[in-house]
Amino acid sequence: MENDIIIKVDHVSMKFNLASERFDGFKEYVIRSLKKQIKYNEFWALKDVSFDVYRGDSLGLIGLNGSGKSTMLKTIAGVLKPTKGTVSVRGNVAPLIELGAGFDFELTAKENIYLNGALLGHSREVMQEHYEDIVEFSELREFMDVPVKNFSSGMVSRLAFAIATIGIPDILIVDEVLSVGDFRFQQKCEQRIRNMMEQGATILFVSHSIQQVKDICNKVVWLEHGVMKRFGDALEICEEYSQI
Ligand SMILES: Nc1ncnc2c1ncn2[C@@H]1O[C@H](COP(=O)(O)OP(=O)(O)OP(=O)(O)O)[C@@H](O)[C@H]1O
Repeated sequence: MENDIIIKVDHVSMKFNLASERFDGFKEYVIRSLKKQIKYNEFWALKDVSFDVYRGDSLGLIGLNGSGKSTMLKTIAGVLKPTKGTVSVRGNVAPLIELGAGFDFELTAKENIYLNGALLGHSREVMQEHYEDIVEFSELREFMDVPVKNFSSGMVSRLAFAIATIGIPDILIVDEVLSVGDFRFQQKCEQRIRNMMEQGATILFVSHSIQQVKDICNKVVWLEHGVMKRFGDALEICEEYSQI
């Protein structure tokens, strides 16, 4: 892989099998599944997608609902393995995907900071170092001993964002998370992402706000029904996309 290339997406295709019938219950599903009697429709969410991301790039993924943006991000984050092709990634990835998915809602915010940190691969010492910053950034100081099940969805997102953005990762993956929280907190998150970019982090960004993509990204991948329609300069492609 060329030196400055930090992510190489090489002929990636992703197939999902969708059950094409309804079942009366879970038991029927299990029995028919074991007897291999279930018919599936193949669905290709990504079709032969290739592009390179250079260190320090901020790449936006745009496209209509269901075009494959999140699936693409998940293959890069290593959450999904492509059916065909390969994804090579250099460096550590901080995934801001489905914020709060790793929380145990019965535990307190404080306990979840350590739990979520561990899931992201950080030791207890590292989390202790960043604890104050997480509390400060999330603005949830008085709620640290409250079980997360009592949080509003905005509070959950704030805590999850603060945890996922400690330190400066090589690659930051941001999937629609800037649409959570209130307007003021969104601006704060955007500022934190910009700081990371200034420190050299590479950003992968999905948003339905084309203005946000124009503001943050220098390059864009435009997906249409899983096919890469365009790849290149962000402003040019966003202009073209806005005309459809
Ligand atoms: N685990 C899965 N099983 C089956 N189908 C899936 C799965 N994940 C995604 N899909 C399908 O793949 C297609 C692409 O989904 P994806 O979430 O990547 O699109 P998207 O561009 O991020 O959409 P949106 O803008 O609505 O968030 C959709 O048709 C979706 O239904």
